[in-house]
Amino acid sequence: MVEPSQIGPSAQIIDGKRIASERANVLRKRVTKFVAVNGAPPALAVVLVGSDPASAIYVRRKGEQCQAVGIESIQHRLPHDTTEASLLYLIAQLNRDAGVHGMLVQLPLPAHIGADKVLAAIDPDKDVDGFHVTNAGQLALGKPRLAPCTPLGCMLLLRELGTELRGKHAVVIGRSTIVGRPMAQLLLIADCTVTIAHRHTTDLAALCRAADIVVSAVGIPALVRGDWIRPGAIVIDVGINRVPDPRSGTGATRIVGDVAFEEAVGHAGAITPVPGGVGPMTISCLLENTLQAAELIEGRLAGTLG
Ligand SMILES: Nc1nc2c(c(=O)[nH]1)N[C@@H](CN(C=O)c1ccc(C(=O)N[C@@H](CCC(=O)O)C(=O)O)cc1)CN2
Repeated sequence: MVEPSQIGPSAQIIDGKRIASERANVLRKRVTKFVAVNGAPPALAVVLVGSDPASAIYVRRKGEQCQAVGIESIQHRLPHDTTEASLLYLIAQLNRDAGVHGMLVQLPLPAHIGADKVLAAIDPDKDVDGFHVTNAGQLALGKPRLAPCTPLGCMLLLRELGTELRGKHAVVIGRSTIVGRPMAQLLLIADCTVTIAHRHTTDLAALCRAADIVVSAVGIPALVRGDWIRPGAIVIDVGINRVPDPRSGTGATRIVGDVAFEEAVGHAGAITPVPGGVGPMTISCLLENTLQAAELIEGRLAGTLG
């Protein structure tokens, strides 16, 4: 168990890849039970518009990991010039399809499609990304139903540490609707004192130095320096930034987080690496949200029919 007051020369590295893999083993058993009761597996529909290379990789992984735990994966790959109207039509079809329990539209969308309109069209009961205003509202009320996967994953990593969260000061850097805001809401539900920092925050370094927990989700490589981290604090790095890899000599790139990891590891009590920290937890939580949505939908249907 890591307490933020603990001072160590090198932090505990929080292994999201291992934790996600352990959770997949548990989930596989829950899915088997679901199939035994309902006669068919939970089904997740993923919609990808365009050919953004990173999005294509994430969507492929979502399909593979669904299959690995026994969830049915339905994937719709649409061309970049898909109109907003035809995307909304597909969403309406998936909303009506009783064989689909969860759905998501991979972000970012091409610029000519309004993401807010698209997310609002998804049935909140099938909104396994937790981005619909109804689910965002539930979370803001402190009564989460389906919550966004990346912040949920961060909370699971914090819980894995066994640290008491109540009363801790958490600084969340970034106020996106996908990560920063829901992250702050989940930390608040866990009784943390939460500060949300953003591009207009003055003296971010001083704010971070006062934090027991720092969560960074802004997409700026090495924004958070080692000496911003209070000794023993927990650092959750949500950033996924592709930068040139000077070691490759071939112009190849590598992925780094928002935190200067080599510096911060000497100050933090525990820290997530990038890659292999928060990232794998995002898909893990998506699978769990899909099972949760399927259980709610099928449970309600059984109640109606029986
Ligand atoms: N509809 C959604 N769109 C996007 C979401 C989302 O939750 N819903 N989140 C991100 C992308 N994403 C999942 O969709 C995602 C990002 C990163 C990872 C991951 O495992 N990252 C690895 C490293 C990256 C790599 O190897 O390429 C890691 O951190 O170890 C999984 C899922 C934006 N869009």
